[in-house]
Amino acid sequence: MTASTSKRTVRIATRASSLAMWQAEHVAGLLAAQRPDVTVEIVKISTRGDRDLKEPLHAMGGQGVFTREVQHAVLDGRTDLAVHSLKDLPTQSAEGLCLAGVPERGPRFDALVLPAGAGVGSFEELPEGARIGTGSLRRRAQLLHVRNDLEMLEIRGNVETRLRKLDEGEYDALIMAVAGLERLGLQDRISQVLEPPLMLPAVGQAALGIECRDDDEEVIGMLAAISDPVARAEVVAERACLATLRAGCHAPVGTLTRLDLESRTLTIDAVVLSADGQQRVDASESGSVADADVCGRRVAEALRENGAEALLTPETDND
Ligand SMILES: NCc1[nH]cc(CCC(=O)O)c1CC(=O)O
Repeated sequence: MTASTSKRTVRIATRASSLAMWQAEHVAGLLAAQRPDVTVEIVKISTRGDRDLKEPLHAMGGQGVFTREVQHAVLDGRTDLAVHSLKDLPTQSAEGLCLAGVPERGPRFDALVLPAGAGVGSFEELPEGARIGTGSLRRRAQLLHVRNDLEMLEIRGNVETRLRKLDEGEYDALIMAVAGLERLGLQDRISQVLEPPLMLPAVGQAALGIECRDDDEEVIGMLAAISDPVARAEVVAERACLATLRAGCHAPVGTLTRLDLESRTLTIDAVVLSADGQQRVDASESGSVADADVCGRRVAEALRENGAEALLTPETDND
């Protein structure tokens, strides 16, 4: 027999930023290792969030500004799957697509980043009134909760652009995801990792979400094979919490999920704040890993019972 069968090609849709490209190439590598019989190609897609760099993200209708056009490239058949930062992916799934892949998750906390040459410094040492660059309502509210002297300033652009603006003196510090910095080889820019209870990560932070057409059994199988059950259970719980809280409303929300593999118990801590950080409501729930979604919904209900209702104003946000 001659090996004349042509290799199947799987096309990956992604944004073109260097972080998105790292993530798409990472997934391409996972797929290639799993399926040596498949050729993987990456197709770059421009999104509204990449093109419009003036508007604050939370004013842009919030949800889906980095994901919608990438999803369309799967729906119209130009590509077979889309790789997203899961925290940018709306909890309401797009018609015709399914979230079939969640690979192993990266480090999920946020970091304090200081201007180049500022030396080592910590959040506690920031001077009175320090200018912090972050458009994320979640990061702003959690910092303001403990330091209401800080000046929160909008910042847009990809990771490299943000660091340049910081180094040019526009800000005294940035808050950025550890995972994004590490993926770009910029871990030496991390001055301090901000951990709970000061800073709870975004829902899905440091996880990748891979979508494909919901009737594409072959690709669904490939994505199942590169998924991590721990990461999947965590993000199912976190996204169930967010979806239950929101139903059209948006407020700063943070979550932290841990999984005890021995007892197969999942614990989710969640926090909701007012935009100015003055009010903060938290809750925690545990349950079986098999019922991750139930656990997520329960923690959302517990937040409401603890008084989060009043904070869930109809605004939009991003992370
Ligand atoms: N909001 C943009 C975004 N989307 C995903 C990441 C980094 C990777 C992740 O947190 O999943 C970032 C950069 C950042 O928040 O600093």
